[in-house]
Amino acid sequence: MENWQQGELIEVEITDLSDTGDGVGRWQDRVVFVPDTVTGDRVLVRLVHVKPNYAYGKLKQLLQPSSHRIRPSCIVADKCGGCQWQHISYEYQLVAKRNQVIQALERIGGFAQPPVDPVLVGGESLGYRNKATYPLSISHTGHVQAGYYQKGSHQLVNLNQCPVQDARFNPLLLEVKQDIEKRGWLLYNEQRHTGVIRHLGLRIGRRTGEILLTLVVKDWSLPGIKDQALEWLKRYPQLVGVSLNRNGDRTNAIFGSETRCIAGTPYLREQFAGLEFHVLPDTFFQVYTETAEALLQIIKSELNLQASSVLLDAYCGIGTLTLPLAKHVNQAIGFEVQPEAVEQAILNARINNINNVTFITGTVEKLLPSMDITPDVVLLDPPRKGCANIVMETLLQKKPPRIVYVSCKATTLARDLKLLCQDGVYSITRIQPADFFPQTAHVEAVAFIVLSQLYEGSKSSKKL
Ligand SMILES: C[S@@+](CC[C@H](N)C(=O)[O-])C[C@H]1O[C@@H](n2cnc3c(N)ncnc32)[C@H](O)[C@@H]1O
Repeated sequence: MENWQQGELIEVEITDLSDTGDGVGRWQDRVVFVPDTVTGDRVLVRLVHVKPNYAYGKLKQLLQPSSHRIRPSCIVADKCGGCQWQHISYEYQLVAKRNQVIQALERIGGFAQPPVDPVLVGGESLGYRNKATYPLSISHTGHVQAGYYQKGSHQLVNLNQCPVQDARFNPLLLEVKQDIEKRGWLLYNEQRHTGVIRHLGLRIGRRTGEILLTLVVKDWSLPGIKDQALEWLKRYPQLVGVSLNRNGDRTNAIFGSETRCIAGTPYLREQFAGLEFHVLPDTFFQVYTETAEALLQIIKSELNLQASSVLLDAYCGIGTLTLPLAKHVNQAIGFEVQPEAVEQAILNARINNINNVTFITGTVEKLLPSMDITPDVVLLDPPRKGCANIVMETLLQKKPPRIVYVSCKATTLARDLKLLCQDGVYSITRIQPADFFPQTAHVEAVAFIVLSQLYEGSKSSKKL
């Protein structure tokens, strides 16, 4: 077809949203993905990346806007790669996120009519993020910039405030850039692997207001950092600690493995689910505190835990879910690969006088098969890639009566649920999507899974 080539202009009606957030349309039986559009838009598109059956296009003109379109709250929404959905009404974002989960379960998991609830929202759709990590660069006028990369590039969009971040970061974001400039500290250049400062990290306890400031550096050579850190602590009463994290590798990963507290405390305090948590600059903590808490409430009421139960929280982080749930069971066990997170989880248990929890450092892949008991409830909260095969196989062999799978990627959740539900060993009772990342295409979902009654008798014995 003559128009199906790079650079051509075509007219498309957007009929869906992809799981990466692009609008999806059809042109003569071929699929076209168009960023910055939404279901219901009619658009003129320039084809930029063309394959025989599908293409990526760039929005050239909005011919007929969808009723789901809104004016973005962010003035750089059209450039910044941080959010994909600022132009979509929040109401429709939630509809699209639920559809994303349903479609993944149907297409990848093979589940017909999966029981997916409306998306859970814990609070506002703006100003919700408790953590920001901004890359830094020098502008063409020689000023230090911090922000997010432009869509599809490594060009920075400079920000002095970001509408999805907690607004208490704003004064620091502007002034810390100026201080870095005044000190003459060198910024990291990723092409040449030269310079020092790679990222500016800010983290806040939403309930306590305590803020941590972290500079991710290639090496420790920041002359005057101690004086500057003390000055920042004096200037910002909410700032409780300034740290350096060293990442000397050529990598896209933000944090390296070594963190040094320069002034103040190495952690911030946060109230979560009625407990006090100490949170470090680089350990995992859900970025939307209120939604995480609302989801925990649902997990708690759905599980209706028994005082005699044993709970395994695989992928437990600093114990954010383990510790509130531990109060309702006989024994809780947490597996976590990051030693700093385990240290912090143990400390968090101590701070809250929770004595029935054991945190173990290691991978779930190694620790789960060597467990000599079968927990009554297994909580899985893996990274986006989901659980390794060995984890699924071990669960199918041990047959814990209940599994709760907290997922940050619907496609890997669907893949893993398919394995657990094959041959009817497990079945899904409920899927609760939750919005931890408003204004973006990301969606979390929790699946509640029970062992089929047919297999209850054949459950692997306590001693394996
Ligand atoms: C999505 S986070 C969940 C943390 C915790 N459940 C929470 O809500 O705060 C996943 C955690 O799993 C850990 N992790 C990643 N791969 C792992 C593995 N193979 N074995 C054990 N832990 C792992 C990460 O370090 C991270 O803390």
